[in-house]
Amino acid sequence: MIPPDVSLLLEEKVQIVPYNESRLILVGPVQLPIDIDNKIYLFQLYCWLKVSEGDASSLINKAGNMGSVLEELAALNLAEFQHSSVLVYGDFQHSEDALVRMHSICHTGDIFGSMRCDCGFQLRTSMKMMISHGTGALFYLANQEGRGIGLISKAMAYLLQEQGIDTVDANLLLGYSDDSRDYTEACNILSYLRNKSITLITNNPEKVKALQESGLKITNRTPLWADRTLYNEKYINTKIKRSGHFLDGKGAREMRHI
Ligand SMILES: Nc1nc2c(ncn2[C@@H]2O[C@H](COP(=O)(O)OP(=O)(O)OP(=O)(O)O)[C@@H](O)[C@H]2O)c(=O)[nH]1
Repeated sequence: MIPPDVSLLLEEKVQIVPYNESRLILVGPVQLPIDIDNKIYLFQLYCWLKVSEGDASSLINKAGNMGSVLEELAALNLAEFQHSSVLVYGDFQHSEDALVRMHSICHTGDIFGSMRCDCGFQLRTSMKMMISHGTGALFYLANQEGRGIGLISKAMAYLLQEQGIDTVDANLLLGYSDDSRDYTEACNILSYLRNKSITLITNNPEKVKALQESGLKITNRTPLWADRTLYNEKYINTKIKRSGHFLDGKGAREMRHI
């Protein structure tokens, strides 16, 4: 039994957001002091979890009673679920213009700092851009490893790439599509945090399209290219030549009207 004062303490910071037949349990804001270039900046973390009828039917049907929600969550093996998050900086809800990055998880680049891709650079740089801009939100999408194919499959795709096959063909040869990411969950959370339009940080036209189809209001886009290195050159060239990434602003960060 969860003590009532614990339920009370969490009541305002645990939201249940309707999402089709499921629910998104949204927890936050949690204060995170983050060291960026030897200076500490305060970000606010929200994380969420999709819970379906099969996982916790009473949670779905009896939303509202925090004590029973917490008990049901404790009974689930939550570490086995995919948890995504969003890191918010500044007055994200009210500011006229806010930067948003929808960042797909990259175990190799974000965590281990692999230079085979530009993901780690984009993750860190987008946080700095939000600080300079005054506000923004960095979504970290946990079910989008390898553009939606998962880590094991991305590792196999990497093995094919070591034999000279490019990123797109490696996915296709393994029986996957090149990009199977879905942004609707993240867009739901975004509209919960802010309903004004945003400036999206991306070089990827398909991402802009997919997000607009998911209901996101995007006014501007700002590019974010890493420098080419010996290790990422082929990956970046493939993005431009085969995936149609915008070439504009390479190296620069000016905004583009959508
Ligand atoms: N399948 C596959 N996925 C990769 C590879 N390298 C990085 N990724 C994944 O690609 C995703 C990042 O997507 P990208 O297509 O590089 O970039 P994008 O997010 O679509 O475009 P930007 O918004 O401009 O960064 C992350 O989920 C990475 O795990 C690779 O070689 N093969």
